[in-house]
Amino acid sequence: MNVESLESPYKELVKAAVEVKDKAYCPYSNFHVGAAVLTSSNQIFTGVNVENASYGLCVCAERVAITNAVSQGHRELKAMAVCCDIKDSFKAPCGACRQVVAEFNLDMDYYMVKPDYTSKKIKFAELLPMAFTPASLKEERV
Ligand SMILES: O=c1ccn([C@H]2C[C@H](O)[C@@H](CO)O2)c(=O)[nH]1
Ligand SMILES: [Zn+2]
Repeated sequence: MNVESLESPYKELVKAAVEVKDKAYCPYSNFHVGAAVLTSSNQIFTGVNVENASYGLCVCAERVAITNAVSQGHRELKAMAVCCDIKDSFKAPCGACRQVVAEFNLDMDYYMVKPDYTSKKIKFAELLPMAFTPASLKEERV
């Protein structure tokens, strides 16, 4: 999908993901990722991947964007757009980020975005079948 064919605020969401990507702190991988999350109040919060010399501490852009939104009081997240450096294919998030998205909204619209601003939208639940969510903890136990 071409970015100009998208309606607001999804157009702005996709653009935000592409543009914030340049702020990634990724001296070890040189793999830039930008994420933008859309709240139910149509506000956009962004994030980038932030790496560390202690490699295991690297944090993905998706989790930084969600953490930004939540820490500003926004827990209802309805869509997300993520862009990385890969030129010719749409990339889906890592397993850790899938679980963090599922904590807030398994039904969200997820836009995978290429650096040329083209995007592909999927329903997030497709990426995490049989998810373990907050509802799981409310089910009857032995
Ligand atoms: O979906 C992804 C996959 C990877 N990364 C980051 C983590 C690390 O900094 C770099 C290479 O894995 O890209 C993300 O931010 N999001
Ligand atoms: Zn991740």
